[in-house]
Amino acid sequence: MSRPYVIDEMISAKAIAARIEALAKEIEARFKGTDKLVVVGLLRGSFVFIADLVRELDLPVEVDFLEASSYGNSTVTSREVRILKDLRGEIAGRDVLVVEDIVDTGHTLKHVIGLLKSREPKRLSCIALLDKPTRREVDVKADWIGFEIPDEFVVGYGIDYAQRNRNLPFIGAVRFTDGA
Ligand SMILES: O=P(O)(O)OC[C@H]1O[C@H](OP(=O)(O)OP(=O)(O)O)[C@H](O)[C@@H]1O
Ligand SMILES: Nc1nc2[nH]cnc2c(=O)[nH]1
Repeated sequence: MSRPYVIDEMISAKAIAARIEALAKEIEARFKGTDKLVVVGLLRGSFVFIADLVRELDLPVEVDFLEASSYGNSTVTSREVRILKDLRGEIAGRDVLVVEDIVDTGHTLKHVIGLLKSREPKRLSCIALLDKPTRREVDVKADWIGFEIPDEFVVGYGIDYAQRNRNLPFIGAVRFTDGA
């Protein structure tokens, strides 16, 4: 069950597009000459970000997805990361870029990095569109961050609250109106 709320725009669609263009150039420089970059989107929240990011990358890419979940319909993490869907392809000996929508407590990214490293990729890097460093509970850092944001529960651009608002073109902060 979700609580009543309104959404305040925090990062515009235009600002997101400009940042992705710049990040793509840095990623191209890092992986220049790769025979294949496996871009792994963490479902469900990264589906919009990965779609925009790969279209900016002038590299040979393969796209794969991993579904991890720890929030369910809540705004509070269970800290227990469940893998609901594994990769289709092999990553051993490959260059891999993990694409995450948001790093909050860090439990999800840390768990996923541990899992994928155990498969012995050649290089493994991570990019997160959003980072809330003040919320971190475990030591994990993405190689590239789109935007650092304050401790607000955000939605839009793929990110949900109770499975709603993933289709908003911008990032917005959820402001609860029930005073709870
Ligand atoms: O750093 P953390 O505290 O672990 O939080 C980050 C994770 O939380 C959200 O996933 P969620 O479990 O809501 O699944 P979803 O991507 O399917 O919406 C988000 O997409 C990140 O994967
Ligand atoms: N929707 C949403 N999911 C999250 N998971 C971790 N932080 C957040 C957040 O701010 N918004």
